[in-house]
Amino acid sequence: MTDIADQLSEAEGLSKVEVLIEALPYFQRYAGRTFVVKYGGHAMGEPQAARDFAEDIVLLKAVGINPVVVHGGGPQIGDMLARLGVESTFVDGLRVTDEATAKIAEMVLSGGINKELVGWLSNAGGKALGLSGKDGGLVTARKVERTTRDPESLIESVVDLGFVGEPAFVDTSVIDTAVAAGMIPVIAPIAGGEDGATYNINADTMAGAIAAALGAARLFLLTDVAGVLDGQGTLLPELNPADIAKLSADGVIKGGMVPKLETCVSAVESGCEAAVVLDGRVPHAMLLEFFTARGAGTLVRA
Ligand SMILES: Nc1ncnc2c1ncn2[C@@H]1O[C@H](COP(=O)(O)OP(=O)(O)O)[C@@H](O)[C@H]1O
Ligand SMILES: CC(=O)N[C@@H](CCC(=O)OP(=O)(O)O)C(=O)O
Repeated sequence: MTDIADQLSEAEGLSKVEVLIEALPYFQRYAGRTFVVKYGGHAMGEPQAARDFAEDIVLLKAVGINPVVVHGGGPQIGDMLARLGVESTFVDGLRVTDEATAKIAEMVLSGGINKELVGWLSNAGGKALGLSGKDGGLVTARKVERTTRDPESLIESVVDLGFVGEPAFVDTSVIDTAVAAGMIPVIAPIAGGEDGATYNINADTMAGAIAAALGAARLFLLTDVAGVLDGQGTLLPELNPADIAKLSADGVIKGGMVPKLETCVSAVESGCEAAVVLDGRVPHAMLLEFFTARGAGTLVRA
């Protein structure tokens, strides 16, 4: 807590008391509201980064906000697949997932990263509850359908991504129960389908669907860039869905940022008040963004 206050006051040139007073209206406005925070695999660097992240989440809880964590782990799944000699390919940022890959993804996400995050949150003084989409029927997945068009013949064909899913249905009752008991839900992006199979879900997509279902006040997507950058590399502080469509059409938004911003748009158009893309590698980025006038990252609003 002292470290965070020091950092905030240093960043703003304010005393610790001024920092707390500046944050007071935010505490009051958002007490009892939900923040969904997606912690990406690239943002989980050094142990100190995980400790800082856990402190931010526990601080939100301490001031009356209900944080819900959804985590990724793409790089960590990649490392495990490489160790086991299993090849992995991506289509539009989604990992083509056969049955063996789905088992490994579940093991790394639900068994490994999820429990590590629960541990960091407990060490920071929080009561965290590790879940995946399977627990309490939180998320029911359906298979993702993707098609591709041959640039010459213009013939469309179906691409089979295997067990890659998207949330078809979200039942938030297990989250509501955990939050009512004072806990912080920590959710791995794995879910069962109506066919009984295990599906691997992109973590941004999972977080967006949960933020929309909860009517969250904020969806934070922590990644490895300062936010959405324009063609010159300058941070764009605020965007709406029309701006995002234009930046995508102009090719300014590419790669992993495309599905991330699609998630932001669909979340803010279906119940979440605003989404923020910000740099999870910056210590306490979320607190700087939320509780100071300075802001950080890119805010997306409908
Ligand atoms: N206009 C843009 N602004 C910022 N990042 C962009 C932009 N276009 C593409 N990107 C890329 O998107 C990446 C973030 O997406 P991704 O790697 O999928 O993140 P994560 O693993 O955290 O989900 C950035 O590291 C950057 O390389
Ligand atoms: C279908 C699909 O691509 N699932 C992702 C799930 C993890 C994830 O999204 O992690 P990051 O947020 O760290 O990228 C994967 O297998 O990598």
